[in-house]
Amino acid sequence: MKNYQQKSNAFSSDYLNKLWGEIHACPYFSVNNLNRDFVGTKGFSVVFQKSYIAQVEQQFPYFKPYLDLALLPNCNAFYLNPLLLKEGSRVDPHIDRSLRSYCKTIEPPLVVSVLYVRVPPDMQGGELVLRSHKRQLGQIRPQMNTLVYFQGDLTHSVNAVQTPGNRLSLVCEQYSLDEVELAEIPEFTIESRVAKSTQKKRK
Ligand SMILES: O=C(O)CCC(=O)C(=O)O
Ligand SMILES: [Fe+2]
Repeated sequence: MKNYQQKSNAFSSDYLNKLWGEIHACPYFSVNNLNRDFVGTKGFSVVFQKSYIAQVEQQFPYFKPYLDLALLPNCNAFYLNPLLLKEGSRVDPHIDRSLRSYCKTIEPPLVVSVLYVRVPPDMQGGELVLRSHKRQLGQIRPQMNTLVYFQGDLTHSVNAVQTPGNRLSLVCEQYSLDEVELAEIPEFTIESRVAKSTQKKRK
């Protein structure tokens, strides 16, 4: 893929509303456990291998339309995370490599897909900035219902949101791993600040 591409009107507005509601209702949705680059954000993460996608869709049926559309057929491991930014939230420059906690030698994802589920009207700030080395390749102003794909090895950041309201994206790091690397990745697991023991009690 050449740096990045965008697909507007990716889903129905009913589906975007459903995603918004289900993500907020999900007991795993909490202050982010992603690294320090994520300032003032909320979310949770679903890690899975391609062959376990049926289990993911069973536990999170509302992710299925997104997965059907956004996942690349040549990828075999995924890190899916809903990400909520509010006024003052930002994401500092980073390269997505969230599976590194499971396999130290892992290369960046092939592609990262981002669906903008909700964006404050007339949002100031909140742009996704893409860079390769020091060169800026693009600055994307999130549009609700746009699905962005970018090359997984790009350094990127999200400018601080300067408008009240919610900027909710659904991000998926998509990896094409060799067998040795894939064996290190969980088949299907959830990463959340909300302890799993608490989860079980709540159910
Ligand atoms: O929401 C976005 O525009 C991108 C977020 C991001 O970089 C990430 O979740 O790793
Ligand atoms: Fe990222």
